[in-house]
Amino acid sequence: MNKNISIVGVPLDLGADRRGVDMGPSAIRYAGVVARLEQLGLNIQDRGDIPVTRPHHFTETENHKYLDEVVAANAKLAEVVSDIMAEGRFPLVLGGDHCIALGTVAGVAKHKKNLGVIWFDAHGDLNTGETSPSGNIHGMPLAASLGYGHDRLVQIGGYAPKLKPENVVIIGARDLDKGERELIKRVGLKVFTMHEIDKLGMARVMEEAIAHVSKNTDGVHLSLDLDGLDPHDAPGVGTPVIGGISYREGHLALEMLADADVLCSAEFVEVNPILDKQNATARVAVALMSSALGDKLL
Ligand SMILES: NC(=[NH2+])NCCC[C@H](N)C(=O)O
Ligand SMILES: [Mn+2]
Ligand SMILES: [Mn+2]
Repeated sequence: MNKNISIVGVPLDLGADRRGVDMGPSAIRYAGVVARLEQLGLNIQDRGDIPVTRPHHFTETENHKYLDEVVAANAKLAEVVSDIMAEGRFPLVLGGDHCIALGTVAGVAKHKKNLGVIWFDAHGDLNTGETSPSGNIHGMPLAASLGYGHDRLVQIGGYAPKLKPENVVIIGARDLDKGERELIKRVGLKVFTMHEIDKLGMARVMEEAIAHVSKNTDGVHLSLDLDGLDPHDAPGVGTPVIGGISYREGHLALEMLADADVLCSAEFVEVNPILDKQNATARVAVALMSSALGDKLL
Protein backbone atom coordinates (compact mmCIF):
# COMPACT_ATOMS: atom_id res chain seq x y z
CA MET A 1 0.00 0.00 0.00
CA ASN A 2 1.08 3.60 -0.69
CA LYS A 3 2.20 5.01 2.67
CA ASN A 4 2.51 8.60 1.43
CA ILE A 5 -0.81 10.35 1.93
CA SER A 6 -1.68 13.92 0.95
CA ILE A 7 -4.73 15.45 2.61
CA VAL A 8 -6.74 18.16 0.83
CA GLY A 9 -9.79 19.88 2.30
CA VAL A 10 -12.64 21.26 0.19
CA PRO A 11 -14.73 23.70 2.26
CA LEU A 12 -17.66 23.66 -0.14
CA ASP A 13 -21.36 23.34 0.64
CA LEU A 14 -22.83 24.93 -2.48
CA GLY A 15 -23.56 21.54 -4.04
CA ALA A 16 -25.84 20.92 -1.08
CA ASP A 17 -27.55 24.32 -1.19
CA ARG A 18 -25.33 25.96 1.49
CA ARG A 19 -25.99 24.00 4.60
CA GLY A 20 -22.83 24.13 6.69
CA VAL A 21 -21.02 21.13 5.25
CA ASP A 22 -18.31 23.60 4.16
CA MET A 23 -17.02 23.28 7.73
CA GLY A 24 -16.45 19.54 7.28
CA PRO A 25 -12.69 19.71 6.64
CA SER A 26 -12.25 21.77 9.78
CA ALA A 27 -14.29 19.34 11.88
CA ILE A 28 -12.34 16.35 10.52
CA ARG A 29 -9.01 18.00 11.28
CA TYR A 30 -10.31 18.90 14.75
CA ALA A 31 -11.15 15.20 15.23
CA GLY A 32 -7.44 14.49 14.84
CA VAL A 33 -7.09 13.02 11.40
CA VAL A 34 -3.38 13.78 10.97
CA ALA A 35 -2.27 12.36 14.33
CA ARG A 36 -4.46 9.27 13.94
CA LEU A 37 -3.05 8.42 10.52
CA GLU A 38 0.53 9.16 11.60
CA GLN A 39 0.06 6.56 14.33
CA LEU A 40 -0.39 4.00 11.56
CA GLY A 41 3.12 4.77 10.37
CA LEU A 42 1.90 6.70 7.34
CA ASN A 43 3.66 9.77 5.97
CA ILE A 44 1.00 12.49 6.11
CA GLN A 45 1.21 15.79 4.26
CA ASP A 46 -1.66 18.24 4.83
CA ARG A 47 -1.90 20.48 1.78
CA GLY A 48 -4.58 22.69 3.31
CA ASP A 49 -7.84 23.65 1.63
CA ILE A 50 -8.90 24.37 -1.95
CA PRO A 51 -10.02 28.02 -2.28
CA VAL A 52 -13.79 28.25 -2.68
CA THR A 53 -15.51 31.36 -4.02
CA ARG A 54 -18.45 32.59 -1.95
CA PRO A 55 -21.28 33.72 -4.21
CA HIS A 56 -22.86 37.13 -3.69
CA HIS A 57 -26.31 35.71 -4.23
CA PHE A 58 -28.18 32.55 -5.12
CA THR A 59 -27.83 31.37 -8.71
CA GLU A 60 -29.38 28.52 -10.62
CA THR A 61 -28.53 27.35 -14.15
CA GLU A 62 -30.85 24.82 -15.79
CA ASN A 63 -31.69 23.18 -12.43
CA HIS A 64 -28.08 23.33 -11.16
CA LYS A 65 -27.65 25.53 -8.07
CA TYR A 66 -24.38 27.50 -7.93
CA LEU A 67 -23.07 25.87 -11.10
CA ASP A 68 -20.25 28.41 -11.65
CA GLU A 69 -18.84 28.10 -8.13
CA VAL A 70 -19.13 24.30 -8.12
CA VAL A 71 -17.33 24.05 -11.46
CA ALA A 72 -14.57 26.49 -10.41
CA ALA A 73 -13.83 24.72 -7.10
CA ASN A 74 -13.84 21.28 -8.71
CA ALA A 75 -11.58 22.35 -11.58
CA LYS A 76 -9.09 23.52 -8.97
CA LEU A 77 -9.48 20.32 -6.94
CA ALA A 78 -8.92 18.20 -10.05
CA GLU A 79 -5.57 19.96 -10.62
CA VAL A 80 -4.40 19.51 -7.04
CA VAL A 81 -5.46 15.85 -6.93
CA SER A 82 -3.77 15.19 -10.27
CA ASP A 83 -0.55 16.79 -8.93
CA ILE A 84 -0.68 14.54 -5.85
CA MET A 85 -1.11 11.46 -8.07
CA ALA A 86 1.77 12.62 -10.28
CA GLU A 87 3.98 12.80 -7.19
CA GLY A 88 3.14 9.17 -6.49
CA ARG A 89 1.19 10.03 -3.35
CA PHE A 90 -2.30 8.95 -2.22
CA PRO A 91 -4.88 11.78 -2.26
CA LEU A 92 -7.20 11.81 0.77
CA VAL A 93 -9.86 14.46 0.14
CA LEU A 94 -12.00 15.87 2.96
CA GLY A 95 -15.42 17.30 2.11
CA GLY A 96 -17.37 19.37 1.73
CA ASP A 97 -20.50 18.10 0.05
CA HIS A 98 -20.37 15.17 -2.35
CA CYS A 99 -20.14 17.35 -5.47
CA ILE A 100 -16.39 17.42 -4.76
CA ALA A 101 -16.21 13.89 -6.17
CA LEU A 102 -16.38 15.65 -9.55
CA GLY A 103 -12.93 17.13 -8.96
CA THR A 104 -11.41 14.22 -7.07
CA VAL A 105 -12.40 11.65 -9.68
CA ALA A 106 -11.28 13.98 -12.49
CA GLY A 107 -7.84 14.30 -10.87
CA VAL A 108 -7.43 10.59 -10.11
CA ALA A 109 -8.81 9.18 -13.38
CA LYS A 110 -6.34 11.31 -15.34
CA HIS A 111 -3.72 8.85 -14.07
CA LYS A 112 -5.84 5.68 -14.23
CA LYS A 113 -7.27 4.59 -17.56
CA ASN A 114 -9.55 2.08 -15.85
CA LEU A 115 -10.36 3.48 -12.45
CA GLY A 116 -12.55 1.36 -10.18
CA VAL A 117 -14.86 3.20 -7.77
CA ILE A 118 -16.59 2.19 -4.56
CA TRP A 119 -19.37 4.68 -3.94
CA PHE A 120 -20.49 4.26 -0.34
CA ASP A 121 -23.74 6.22 0.01
CA ALA A 122 -27.43 6.19 0.97
CA HIS A 123 -27.99 7.86 -2.41
CA GLY A 124 -26.97 7.16 -5.99
CA ASP A 125 -25.80 10.68 -6.82
CA LEU A 126 -26.84 9.72 -10.33
CA ASN A 127 -29.13 12.64 -11.13
CA THR A 128 -28.74 15.05 -14.01
CA GLY A 129 -30.27 18.50 -14.36
CA GLU A 130 -33.22 16.82 -16.06
CA THR A 131 -33.92 14.29 -13.30
CA SER A 132 -32.83 16.09 -10.10
CA PRO A 133 -35.68 16.82 -7.69
CA SER A 134 -33.58 19.45 -5.88
CA GLY A 135 -31.15 21.07 -8.32
CA ASN A 136 -28.42 20.26 -5.79
CA ILE A 137 -25.25 19.22 -7.58
CA HIS A 138 -24.18 16.87 -4.77
CA GLY A 139 -26.88 14.56 -6.13
CA MET A 140 -25.17 14.45 -9.57
CA PRO A 141 -21.42 13.67 -9.33
CA LEU A 142 -21.50 9.95 -10.14
CA ALA A 143 -23.69 10.54 -13.20
CA ALA A 144 -21.36 13.30 -14.43
CA SER A 145 -18.24 11.17 -13.86
CA LEU A 146 -19.85 8.47 -16.01
CA GLY A 147 -20.49 11.08 -18.71
CA TYR A 148 -24.15 11.96 -18.04
CA GLY A 149 -25.43 15.44 -17.28
CA HIS A 150 -24.49 19.06 -17.84
CA ASP A 151 -21.49 19.44 -20.12
CA ARG A 152 -19.68 21.72 -17.67
CA LEU A 153 -19.86 19.02 -14.96
CA VAL A 154 -19.06 16.17 -17.35
CA GLN A 155 -16.01 18.05 -18.71
CA ILE A 156 -14.36 19.00 -15.40
CA GLY A 157 -10.62 18.36 -15.80
CA GLY A 158 -10.98 18.74 -19.57
CA TYR A 159 -11.90 15.17 -20.53
CA ALA A 160 -14.83 12.75 -20.33
CA PRO A 161 -15.99 10.27 -19.30
CA LYS A 162 -13.86 9.50 -16.25
CA LEU A 163 -15.42 6.17 -15.40
CA LYS A 164 -16.78 3.08 -17.10
CA PRO A 165 -20.02 1.79 -15.57
CA GLU A 166 -18.67 -1.77 -15.24
CA ASN A 167 -15.90 -0.48 -12.92
CA VAL A 168 -18.24 1.13 -10.37
CA VAL A 169 -20.20 -0.22 -7.41
CA ILE A 170 -22.58 1.62 -5.10
CA ILE A 171 -22.89 0.28 -1.54
CA GLY A 172 -25.59 1.25 0.97
CA ALA A 173 -28.20 2.76 -1.35
CA ARG A 174 -31.68 3.23 0.09
CA ASP A 175 -32.94 6.50 -1.40
CA LEU A 176 -32.90 6.54 -5.20
CA ASP A 177 -34.86 8.94 -7.39
CA LYS A 178 -36.81 7.74 -10.41
CA GLY A 179 -34.28 9.01 -12.95
CA GLU A 180 -31.46 7.42 -10.97
CA ARG A 181 -33.13 4.00 -11.05
CA GLU A 182 -33.56 4.36 -14.79
CA LEU A 183 -29.89 5.24 -15.30
CA ILE A 184 -28.79 2.28 -13.12
CA LYS A 185 -30.81 -0.07 -15.33
CA ARG A 186 -29.81 1.59 -18.59
CA VAL A 187 -26.05 1.42 -17.98
CA GLY A 188 -26.11 -1.77 -15.88
CA LEU A 189 -24.54 -0.33 -12.72
CA LYS A 190 -23.77 -2.73 -9.88
CA VAL A 191 -25.63 -1.58 -6.76
CA PHE A 192 -25.59 -3.24 -3.35
CA THR A 193 -28.62 -1.69 -1.69
CA MET A 194 -29.43 -2.17 1.99
CA HIS A 195 -31.52 -5.12 0.81
CA GLU A 196 -28.39 -6.99 -0.35
CA ILE A 197 -26.44 -5.94 2.76
CA ASP A 198 -29.20 -7.29 5.02
CA LYS A 199 -29.64 -10.46 3.01
CA LEU A 200 -26.02 -11.40 2.25
CA GLY A 201 -24.22 -9.64 5.10
CA MET A 202 -21.55 -6.99 4.70
CA ALA A 203 -18.68 -9.51 4.42
CA ARG A 204 -20.15 -11.19 1.36
CA VAL A 205 -21.16 -7.84 -0.19
CA MET A 206 -17.60 -6.55 0.17
CA GLU A 207 -16.09 -9.73 -1.29
CA GLU A 208 -18.28 -9.27 -4.35
CA ALA A 209 -17.78 -5.50 -4.51
CA ILE A 210 -13.99 -5.76 -4.28
CA ALA A 211 -13.89 -8.48 -6.94
CA HIS A 212 -16.08 -6.31 -9.17
CA VAL A 213 -14.03 -3.11 -8.92
CA SER A 214 -10.66 -4.91 -9.07
CA LYS A 215 -11.44 -6.71 -12.30
CA ASN A 216 -9.79 -4.98 -15.30
CA THR A 217 -8.96 -1.84 -13.29
CA ASP A 218 -5.65 -0.15 -12.46
CA GLY A 219 -6.64 1.33 -9.09
CA VAL A 220 -9.73 1.87 -6.94
CA HIS A 221 -11.09 5.14 -5.57
CA LEU A 222 -13.24 5.13 -2.42
CA SER A 223 -15.90 7.86 -2.36
CA LEU A 224 -17.49 7.65 1.09
CA ASP A 225 -20.55 9.73 1.90
CA LEU A 226 -21.09 9.66 5.67
CA ASP A 227 -24.85 9.43 5.06
CA GLY A 228 -24.21 5.86 3.88
CA LEU A 229 -23.98 5.07 7.58
CA ASP A 230 -27.08 4.98 9.72
CA PRO A 231 -27.94 8.44 11.10
CA HIS A 232 -27.76 6.93 14.58
CA ASP A 233 -24.00 6.50 14.12
CA ALA A 234 -23.41 9.49 11.83
CA PRO A 235 -25.98 12.18 12.69
CA GLY A 236 -24.07 15.13 11.24
CA VAL A 237 -25.15 14.89 7.61
CA GLY A 238 -27.47 17.09 5.54
CA THR A 239 -29.53 14.34 3.90
CA PRO A 240 -29.89 11.54 6.49
CA VAL A 241 -31.82 8.38 5.58
CA ILE A 242 -32.78 5.87 8.26
CA GLY A 243 -31.98 2.18 7.91
CA GLY A 244 -28.31 2.54 7.00
CA ILE A 245 -24.97 0.78 7.46
CA SER A 246 -23.91 0.39 11.07
CA TYR A 247 -20.63 1.67 12.48
CA ARG A 248 -19.46 -1.95 12.80
CA GLU A 249 -20.42 -2.88 9.24
CA GLY A 250 -18.67 0.27 8.02
CA HIS A 251 -15.44 -0.74 9.73
CA LEU A 252 -15.67 -4.30 8.43
CA ALA A 253 -16.18 -3.00 4.89
CA LEU A 254 -13.17 -0.70 5.03
CA GLU A 255 -10.93 -3.25 6.78
CA MET A 256 -11.70 -5.71 3.99
CA LEU A 257 -10.94 -3.01 1.45
CA ALA A 258 -7.60 -2.29 3.15
CA ASP A 259 -6.76 -6.02 3.14
CA ALA A 260 -7.48 -6.18 -0.58
CA ASP A 261 -4.84 -3.45 -1.05
CA VAL A 262 -6.46 -1.91 -4.12
CA LEU A 263 -7.09 1.71 -3.09
CA CYS A 264 -5.25 4.54 -4.85
CA SER A 265 -7.30 7.45 -3.46
CA ALA A 266 -10.20 8.25 -1.14
CA GLU A 267 -12.60 11.00 -0.14
CA PHE A 268 -14.83 11.36 2.90
CA VAL A 269 -17.71 13.76 2.38
CA GLU A 270 -20.89 15.30 3.80
CA VAL A 271 -19.66 15.77 7.39
CA ASN A 272 -21.74 18.69 8.66
CA PRO A 273 -20.65 19.96 12.08
CA ILE A 274 -23.70 22.27 12.35
CA LEU A 275 -26.01 19.27 12.35
CA ASP A 276 -23.64 17.03 14.33
CA LYS A 277 -23.60 15.97 17.96
CA GLN A 278 -20.28 17.03 19.51
CA ASN A 279 -18.33 16.23 16.34
CA ALA A 280 -19.33 12.55 16.48
CA THR A 281 -19.63 12.26 12.70
CA ALA A 282 -16.20 13.76 12.07
CA ARG A 283 -14.78 11.30 14.61
CA VAL A 284 -16.51 8.42 12.81
CA ALA A 285 -15.04 9.69 9.53
CA VAL A 286 -11.53 9.64 11.01
CA ALA A 287 -12.01 6.15 12.45
CA LEU A 288 -13.24 4.85 9.09
CA MET A 289 -10.32 6.50 7.24
CA SER A 290 -7.99 4.77 9.62
CA SER A 291 -9.53 1.36 8.84
CA ALA A 292 -9.43 2.05 5.10
CA LEU A 293 -5.72 2.87 5.43
CA GLY A 294 -4.78 -0.27 7.29
CA ASP A 295 -5.61 0.13 10.99
CA LYS A 296 -6.16 -3.21 12.75
CA LEU A 297 -7.71 -4.08 16.10
CA LEU A 298 -4.92 -6.53 16.86
N1 LIG B 1 -24.45 13.48 -1.75
C1 LIG B 1 -25.69 13.50 -1.26
N2 LIG B 1 -25.90 13.55 0.03
N3 LIG B 1 -26.69 13.50 -2.14
C2 LIG B 1 -28.07 13.59 -1.78
C3 LIG B 1 -28.92 13.64 -3.01
C4 LIG B 1 -30.38 13.67 -2.66
C5 LIG B 1 -31.30 13.62 -3.87
N4 LIG B 1 -31.16 12.39 -4.57
C6 LIG B 1 -31.02 14.82 -4.78
O1 LIG B 1 -30.65 14.65 -5.92
O2 LIG B 1 -31.17 15.93 -4.39
MN1 LIG C 1 -25.69 10.61 0.28
MN1 LIG D 1 -23.47 11.25 -1.85
